[in-house]
Amino acid sequence: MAEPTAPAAATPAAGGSPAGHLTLEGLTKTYPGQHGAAVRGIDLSVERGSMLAVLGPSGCGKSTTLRMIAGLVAPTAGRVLVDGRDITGIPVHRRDMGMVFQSYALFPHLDVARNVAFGLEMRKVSRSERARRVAEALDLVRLGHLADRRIAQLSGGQQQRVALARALVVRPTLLLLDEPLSNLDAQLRGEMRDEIRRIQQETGITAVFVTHDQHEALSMADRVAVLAQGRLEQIGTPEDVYERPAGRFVARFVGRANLIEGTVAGADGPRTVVELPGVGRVSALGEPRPAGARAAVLLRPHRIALAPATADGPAAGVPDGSSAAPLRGTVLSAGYSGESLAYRIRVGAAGPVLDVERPAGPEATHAPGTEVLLTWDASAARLVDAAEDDRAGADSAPGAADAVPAAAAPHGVTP
Ligand SMILES: Nc1ncnc2c1ncn2[C@@H]1O[C@H](COP(=O)(O)OP(=O)(O)OP(=O)(O)O)[C@@H](O)[C@H]1O
Repeated sequence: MAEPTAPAAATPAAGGSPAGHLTLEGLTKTYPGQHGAAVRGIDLSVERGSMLAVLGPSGCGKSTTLRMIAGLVAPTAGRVLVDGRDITGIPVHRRDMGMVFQSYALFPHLDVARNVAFGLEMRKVSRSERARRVAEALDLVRLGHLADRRIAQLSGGQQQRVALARALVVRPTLLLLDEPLSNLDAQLRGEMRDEIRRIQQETGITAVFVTHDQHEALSMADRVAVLAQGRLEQIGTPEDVYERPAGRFVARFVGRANLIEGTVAGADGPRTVVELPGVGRVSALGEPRPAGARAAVLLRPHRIALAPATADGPAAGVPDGSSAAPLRGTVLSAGYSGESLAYRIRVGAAGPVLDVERPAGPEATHAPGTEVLLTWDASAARLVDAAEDDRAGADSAPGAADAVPAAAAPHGVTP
């Protein structure tokens, strides 16, 4: 399929905006009769030809944001700009945005080709041009051989491809996808994830897709915008939001996390030393905080290495490259999932319980009740806000493993 071209409705005024292809400024929506805003002052921009994932838990305002971009929902405040041009007041049918919904919204009584041709018929594109563009779009989604099939005779993944072809055939300025993979089974989801990414890159179209699945967001997008309760918590590359989360909510929503609460004890060069009850002193990377401030240390479960503990010392078997002195812990449980082993480990006698994930196979496994040594690389410990600053709330974050500190038994982790 040819490169999508910018149609008249969204042609840049003079060279476009350096800020991005799509820009949202203070975008806000309060639904009539609702208490509080569904979307609260979102500012972000999406580079031309890139893919943005809008990620967040159910009800955080993802679909509302997408619908405001599409023109299906009118913002209460704020603006939507395409190439620097304010399109907030432009009706949906003049925005030239291709949309793929969770439900696909296909016409079941029409065949594949007629479904894809629909937008072109509405735009009064000539019959020969229609046929050419439909064939092109079906080739792009690798469905050329099924042009005559009826929708009801297609699998979920094939229907998804038809919906994509239908959105792309009109050569939209932007492609908007609302939970496009949620109706597919796990294997198809993986395949379609790769397909959508391939198609987006091949066409060079600017795309925004909404998902509550962090794997989808991290694996498909160039940048990820994490929303919580209508607010933009963080926007950055997948690596930014995973490795350098802006706060507790992002840390817990984007992947699994141990968050250990403590008090800042001082600085150690660029690192901050935090006193963690039941653990000891741990140094972590992140925005410095003053001594005495409450803070939490984030440790991803797969960044913690394990070794068997010897009777009288931590020396044996500790992996190289770890910065902190090892912590002693006791395995509470070990769950096998084929690819990995998920451990719950209590630090010390009464310290926090940490989630640890190790690849299954190459390493010795540690049975419940055994003593282990825990270490991590210097870059693995990140400083984030303490719990009281958690605006977004903890309950909605899946994979959250709050490491509840216990009162006693400090362990000698030196900064
Ligand atoms: N048409 C509407 N009228 C009133 N309230 C609405 C409407 N649509 C959404 N809301 C509310 O706005 C908030 C955000 O909804 P939205 O659908 O944008 O969230 P979401 O993140 O897409 O959720 P999900 O992942 O469950 O689809 C929710 O509290 C929802 O109940």
